[in-house]
Amino acid sequence: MRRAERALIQRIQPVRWLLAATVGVGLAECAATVAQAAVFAHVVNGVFLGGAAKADVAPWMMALLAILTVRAGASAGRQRWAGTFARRAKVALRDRVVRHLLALGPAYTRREQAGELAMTVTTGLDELETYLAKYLPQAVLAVGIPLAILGFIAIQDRVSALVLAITGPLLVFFMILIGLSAERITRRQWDALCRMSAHFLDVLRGIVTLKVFGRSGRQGRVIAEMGDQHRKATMAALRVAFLSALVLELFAMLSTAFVAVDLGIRLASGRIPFEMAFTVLLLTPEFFQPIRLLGAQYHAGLSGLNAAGRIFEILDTPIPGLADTADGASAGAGTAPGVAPGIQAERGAGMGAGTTPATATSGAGIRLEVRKVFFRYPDSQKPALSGLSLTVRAGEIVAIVGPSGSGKSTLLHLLLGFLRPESGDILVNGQPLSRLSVACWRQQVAYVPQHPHLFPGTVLDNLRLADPGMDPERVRQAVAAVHAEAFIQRLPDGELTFLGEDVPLSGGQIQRLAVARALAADRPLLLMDEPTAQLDLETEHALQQALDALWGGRTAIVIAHRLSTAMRADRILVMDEGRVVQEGTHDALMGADGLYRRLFSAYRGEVS
Ligand SMILES: Nc1ncnc2c1ncn2[C@@H]1O[C@H](COP(=O)(O)OP(=O)(O)OP(=O)(O)O)[C@@H](O)[C@H]1O
Repeated sequence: MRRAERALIQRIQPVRWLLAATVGVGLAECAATVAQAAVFAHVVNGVFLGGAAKADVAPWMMALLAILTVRAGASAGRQRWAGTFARRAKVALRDRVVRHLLALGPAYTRREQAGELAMTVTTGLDELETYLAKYLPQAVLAVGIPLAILGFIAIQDRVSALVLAITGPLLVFFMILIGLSAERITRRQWDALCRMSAHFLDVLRGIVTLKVFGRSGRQGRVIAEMGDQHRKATMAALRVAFLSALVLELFAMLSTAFVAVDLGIRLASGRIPFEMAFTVLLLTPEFFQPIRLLGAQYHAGLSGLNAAGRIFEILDTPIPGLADTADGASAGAGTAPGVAPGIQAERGAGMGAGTTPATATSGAGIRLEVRKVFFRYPDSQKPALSGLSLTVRAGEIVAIVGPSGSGKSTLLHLLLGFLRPESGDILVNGQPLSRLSVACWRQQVAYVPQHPHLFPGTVLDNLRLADPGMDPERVRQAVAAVHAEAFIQRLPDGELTFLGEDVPLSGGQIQRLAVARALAADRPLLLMDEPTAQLDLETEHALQQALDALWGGRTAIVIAHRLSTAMRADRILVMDEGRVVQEGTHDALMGADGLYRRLFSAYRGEVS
C-alpha cells in the first residue's frame, strides 16, 4: 500500500465503516455468486444427466431465483454504499483542507500558486471521489473474492484450485508491473494539468502588464505548449490503460481456457463428475473478474490519488500563525453591533495546549505590547523582525513609518495572528495573544490591507462583511465618512449592484469601500496598511476627519507611506531593519536628526 493510500485510510476514519459495509456487501455478493454456480450446476446435472422431473428441480429453481435476487440486490447495495462512502469522504476532506488553507492564512497561500491550489481542492478531490468509490473497495474485494472462490474450488477440485493459485498471482504481478509505470505517467499528467491551470491564472491576473509589455502572445504560446504536454501525458496514460486492459483480459482468458481444457480432459476420462466440473468452470471467470475490474478502475483513480498526496501535504503543513479552527464558524457571528467587547478565550476554539480562558479586553479599549519579538520567514536568512518592541495605549492612534522591507506589514500579520513570533511576546491588555482564541481575537480587529479585496456579492454585502445583520444606519455613516455615497448611487443598482470578477470601480473607490467596511465593523482595534494611498487629497482629508470623529476611543495602528497620514497620528513609530528606531510626535521627530527626518525630506522632495 502506498504512502498516500495509508494516509488516506487514516484520514477518512469517520466514514471507514461505510467502506467496511461496501466490502461486506461485496463479499455477500461473492457468496451469492458461488451459491448460484453450485445450484445452477446441480440443476443442469439433474435435468440433463440425472433425468430429474420438473417437480424435483422446482425447489432448486426457486432457490436459484432467490440467489439471483440476493446477488442483484447486493450488487446495487455495494454500488450505493461505495458512492455514499466516496461522497462523504470527499466532502469531509474538502472541508478539512479548506479550513486548513484558511488557517494557514496569507503567509502560506501567497507562497503557493492559487491555480494549483484551486485545482487540487476542486478537480483533484472530484477525481479522488472516483478513486474512493471505484478503486478502494475493489482493491479489498480483489483480494477477498478470489480467495473465497479459491477456497470453495479447493474443496471441490484441488487440480483446478492449483491452476488458479498459480495464474491468479501472476495476473496480479502483471498488474503491479503495468501499474508502476501508469502511476508515473498519471503523476506527470496531473502535474502538467496543475501547472497549466496555475500558469493560466497567473497570466489572467497579469494580463494588463503582459499586454503593455507585448508579452501576451508569448504567454499564449507557453500555455499552448503546456496544453500539449498535458495532451501527451494523457495519451501516454491512455496507452498504458489500454495495454494493461489488453494484457489482463488476455491472461485471464488464457487461464480460464487452460482450466476449461483440463476439466474437459478429466471429464472425458471420467476422473471428475460433471456437476463438480461445471461448478468449477462457472466459477473460474468469477475468480479473475475482481482482479480485472481492479485493473480497469486503477487508472480512473490514480489522478485522485495524486491529488490526495498534495492534499495531505497541505494538511501536514504546520500553521504559521495562531491555530484557528473557528474562522468561519464564530468570526462575525455573535458580535452585537456597538457592544464594547471583552475577549473570552474559548477552550477548544483553535487554542493551543496550555491556553487559559482569559478576558483580555474590557470596554476601556485595547492596549498592545510587543516585547522583543523576533520573526524570520521560512527559507529566509535575514529576520524580518529582530527584537521589535513597542507599546500602543488604549485609544491611541499610532502611525508606523519606515523604509520598504523594514517589517511593517509583518508586524500587522503578527498582530492579526497570521504569523507567530519565533521568540518574544505580544500582549493584549496584558494577556499573551497566543493564549487567546484567535477567532475571538479577530472579532476585535478591523483590518484594511494595502490592496483591499472586494468579494463577489453586492456593494452592501461587502460593506456588511463583518456582520450581515449590521444596523443600516451604521453602514450609512461609514459610507458617508469616506464620501462614497455619490459613486455608489451612480452604480447601476446603487448599493445593491453586484460586484463580480469585473468590479466596475476605480482603485480609490475600492479603497474607500474597504475603509468604510472597517469603520462599519466597529471593532475596538483598527489596523490599516496605508488606507489613503489611492485617495485624492480632498477625500483623504475628509477620511482623516471621519476617522477622528468615528474612531474616538478606539486603538488604531496605521502603516503610513504618506507622511501626511503619519503627521495626524498621536504618535509615530519609525521602523528600520525589523525594529523601532525612533518614536515620538511629528514635531519631536523632525527636531531630531534621524531616519524620520530623512524620510520626510525625501517625501517632500518627491512631492514638490
Ligand atoms: N512571505 C515572505 N517570505 C519571505 N520573506 C518575506 C515575506 N514577506 C516579507 N518578507 C521579507 O520580510 C521583510 C519585511 O517585509 P515587510 O513586508 O514586513 O516589509 P514592509 O516594511 O511592510 O515593506 P513595504 O513598505 O514595502 O510594504 C522584507 O525583507 C521582506 O523581503
